Amino acid sequence: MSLVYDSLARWSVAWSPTQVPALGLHAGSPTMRTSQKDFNDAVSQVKLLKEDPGNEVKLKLYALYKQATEGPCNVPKPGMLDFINKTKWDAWNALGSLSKEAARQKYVDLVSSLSTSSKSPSPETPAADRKPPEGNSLVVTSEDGITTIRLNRPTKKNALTTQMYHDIIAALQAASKDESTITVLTGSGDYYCSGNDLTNFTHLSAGGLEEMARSGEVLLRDFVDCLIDFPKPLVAVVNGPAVGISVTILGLFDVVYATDRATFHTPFSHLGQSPEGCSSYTFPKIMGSSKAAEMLLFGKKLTAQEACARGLVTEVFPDGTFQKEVWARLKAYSKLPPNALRISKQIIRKQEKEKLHAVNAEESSVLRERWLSDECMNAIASFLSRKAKL
Ligand SMILES: CCCC/C=C/CC(=O)SCCNC(=O)CCNC(=O)[C@H](O)C(C)(C)COP(=O)(O)OP(=O)(O)OC[C@H]1O[C@@H](n2cnc3c(N)ncnc32)[C@H](O)[C@@H]1OP(=O)(O)O
Repeated sequence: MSLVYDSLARWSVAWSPTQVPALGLHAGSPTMRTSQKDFNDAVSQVKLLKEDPGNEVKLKLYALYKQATEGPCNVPKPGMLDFINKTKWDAWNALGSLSKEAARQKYVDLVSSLSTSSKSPSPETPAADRKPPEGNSLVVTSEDGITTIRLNRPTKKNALTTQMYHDIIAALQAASKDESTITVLTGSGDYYCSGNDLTNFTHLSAGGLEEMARSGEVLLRDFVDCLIDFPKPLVAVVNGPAVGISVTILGLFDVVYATDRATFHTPFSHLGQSPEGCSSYTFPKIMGSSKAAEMLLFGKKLTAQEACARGLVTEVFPDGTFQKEVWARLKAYSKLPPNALRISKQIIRKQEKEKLHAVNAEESSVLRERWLSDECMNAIASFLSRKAKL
């Protein structure tokens, strides 16, 4: 669970009615009394919500609560790197001179809308309409000669947490030694992967930002090294849009199958970051330097067909038949002699393995610097405060 999530969740816990300070209302007016009672009831109701309302709503609740109880924002703005408190401050400050009464009313209305929408689905609700539970973020299965590593955070568009990078490394190491012939990376839900989880940047240890950047560099290098060295055919089954590192590493896969709903997007400049996953080397090689620059410098988003025309994707399938066609194909390929596949892959990869490792080390080191830059910090703060989407 991310720091932002934890922190926002804690705010709602902190809103226990017993801990809420006096509201400073004039108890004489019946309208005010009703309004204060409604407000207090709403504060209690927040704790009883069955579903997490998400960070955006929690931020609104936080801001309205502060405005209703303390009036317009009256505390100094936290520093740029204090992501969480700055995000909270921004939300409160954005309410300007809204009166305490109006804030209280908006708070009550918001909680009331949440209570209605978070009622349990009726038994008639089709299973397909319900979001899958957020359980294990990575699911690894092995069947029919295929080991499948599935990114499984559909409500976060399969964004990669620090733990997931570690888990993928472990899964790839296990797959390289298991009985399977082919290894597949895919995603659950409507996205393939939205890239690095941007809340990873908020998990600061005692070593602060420098330590976060240093450990990020090591993790990135280990993760990509593992893909460079993977000894069996590695296939990406791109089941939806792909962003950031999930796109760049495709240059290290042997085969990439995509649904026609997929898009491919590397918004590094928008994020004040720089290319990774060996893409500074593989992309120009795959699609030519000017097409690669359009993606890696300017963040041009490609459709699946465009990515296929540029050689990043092997084949595009209609979304309706994507899973059926791709898995049938992979099952057939998994019957091929595993040693022949291994040896052939080894010969192909051998030619440039050393180069790839050198590129990976350099990209990781450059990114470490980028993560400490104002450009990057501002972009992440902007995403976390929901001002920017890519
Ligand atoms: C150690 C190795 C480091 C390697 C470095 C790699 C660099 C990269 O990968 S750069 C790319 C980073 N990714 C992004 O910048 C994508 C950011 N996300 C978005 O722009 C949008 O979320 C989206 C376009 C992917 C999807 O937009 P959509 O409107 O359909 O859905 P949302 O409501 O935005 O998303 C649902 C939910 O998921 C959370 N989320 C999505 N992507 C990320 C992410 N990359 N990091 C953290 N959280 C993400 C989003 O905040 C929503 O959460 P809430 O429901 O709690 O609000």
